[in-house]
Amino acid sequence: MAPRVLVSDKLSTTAVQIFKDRGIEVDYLPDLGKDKEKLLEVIDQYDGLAIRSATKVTEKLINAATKLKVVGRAGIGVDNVDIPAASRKGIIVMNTPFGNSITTAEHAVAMIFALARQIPEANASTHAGKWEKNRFMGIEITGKTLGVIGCGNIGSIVATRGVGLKMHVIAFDPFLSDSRAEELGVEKVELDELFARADFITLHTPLTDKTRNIIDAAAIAKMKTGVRIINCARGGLIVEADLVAALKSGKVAGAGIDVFEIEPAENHELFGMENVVATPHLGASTTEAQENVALHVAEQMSDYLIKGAISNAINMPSITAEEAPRLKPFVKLAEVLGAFVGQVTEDPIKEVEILFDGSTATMNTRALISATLAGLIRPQVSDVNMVSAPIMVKERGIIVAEVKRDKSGVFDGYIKLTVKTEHMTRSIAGTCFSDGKPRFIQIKGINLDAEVGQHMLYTTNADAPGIIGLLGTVCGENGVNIANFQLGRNRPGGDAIALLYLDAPFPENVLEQVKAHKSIDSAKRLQFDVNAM
Ligand SMILES: NC(=O)C1=CN([C@@H]2O[C@H](COP(=O)(O)OP(=O)(O)OC[C@H]3O[C@@H](n4cnc5c(N)ncnc54)[C@H](O)[C@@H]3O)[C@@H](O)[C@H]2O)C=CC1
Ligand SMILES: O=C(O)C(=O)COP(=O)(O)O
Repeated sequence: MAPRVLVSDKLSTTAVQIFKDRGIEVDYLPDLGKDKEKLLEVIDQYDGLAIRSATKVTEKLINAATKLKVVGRAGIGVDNVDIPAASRKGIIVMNTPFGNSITTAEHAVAMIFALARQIPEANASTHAGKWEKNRFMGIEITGKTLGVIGCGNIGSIVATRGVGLKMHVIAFDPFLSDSRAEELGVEKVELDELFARADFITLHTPLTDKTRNIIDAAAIAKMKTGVRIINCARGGLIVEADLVAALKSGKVAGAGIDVFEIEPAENHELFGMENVVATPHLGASTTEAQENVALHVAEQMSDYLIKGAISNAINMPSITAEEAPRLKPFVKLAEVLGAFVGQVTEDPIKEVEILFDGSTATMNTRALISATLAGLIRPQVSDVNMVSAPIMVKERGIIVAEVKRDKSGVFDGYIKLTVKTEHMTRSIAGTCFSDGKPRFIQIKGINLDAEVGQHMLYTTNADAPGIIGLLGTVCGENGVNIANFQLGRNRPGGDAIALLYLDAPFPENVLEQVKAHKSIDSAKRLQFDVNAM
């Protein structure tokens, strides 16, 4: 059945056309995002949800979205999506990180001019038939200091535009490298220094717990009297009441505000203040940007729903359409290794190490780690996938380490999973042959070459005569055909293992009989999801 996508915010119809061209059923209901109750009623019908900032993807909505696989944000900020809730449900959240950045940067620059020359006020006054030439005295931008908080995609475009306007640009961003600052022509400073020196301050960080209220009364107190503040990033970065007070006192000479703590903003305290230029979250609203984000989001969502390719996901490593087919068998291998250990380990897992040897070390190991973790914890939490597994593992306090190394053995590459619990360490290694099927090549340090089947029996035992006879007889007596029988041992007469690939589940009621045998240490029925292999 064709995947079904809901577009619940206003998006260019380019997106609708792309979905249709890709064979995806699409409902374009641009006002639905604002109607929480109605959205909640219909969301269970959709595999994909394409949104802008009006639709709030809350935990409640996510829990009602039983089929949902992907949320696509046609834009940048994803603070309207409950990402942890989406991740827990295995839903990918993707955005379009570049489509509207120039446009938004231009809006911030427009705010600089609007504030410097009071263009909106002067415009209203002139339209009203007043000729208030003496009322509007502006300031020159050339030579002023522009303070950019958050120098990522948008901030850095604003910074270079500022340089072009002959401003002195200073920037605060904990992730801005010296070389990048130099390349942009900006001076990297600490936040307090930026507050103290800037004539214009423009915000370009995402809204996070760290950035919320980054401009409050205390921050404003550190600024120059007569500073102008621009926020085209997110409401919530500025404590609005503190800004209002500072505008009233004259400490802040002007504010250009595109985004508000609560949107849509109505009857706001900032409204009507003559030194405030306000726009209704228009930062991304140009024809060009809206075409870009619509095209990007529809292509990304279609690629995921149809080909399993992942790009610009917030909660999942990217997998390109080209690498998806090559990666797929190794994703399965990683899941199967995880599933083996997950099924045989009863103690709580404390640490996980995933070793990528040879060719596997050059692959998308983040995706492979996610797959391993999904397999590992699926015996405990059935509803888990590559998106939700890392977050669930983290919530359980399990430490995950990745090791990569050059080819070290006969295989082109393999993956080895080692898991530690309070009492023991367990490891398994596997690879994929040219048939694309996963193989176990080492368990407990013992080499073997075992195909993976849906139903398996795994025993650890003493290397003593009679094991093949015992397991063969029990299977035969219970009508279970053995497709493949693998044995391995560390040394003659030492520790041994047996791994049986069966055509039907090993009967539970005879498991005790197997365990009772004097040479058997443990016996475990295993199941693997081979349908996807
Ligand atoms: N008004 C509008 O319509 C639009 C608003 N936006 C907003 O702009 C924000 C920024 O977008 P991009 O530049 O594309 O994101 P980005 O991720 O490229 O850049 C954000 C920068 O903020 C920095 N940052 C993070 N925490 C910081 C902190 N505590 N102090 C200083 N810097 C910090 C990061 O290091 C990063 O360089 C988005 O998150 C979104 O909320 C984006 C598009 C349109
Ligand atoms: O891309 C962003 O982060 C924006 O804020 C743009 O919001 P919008 O899509 O115009 O509702």
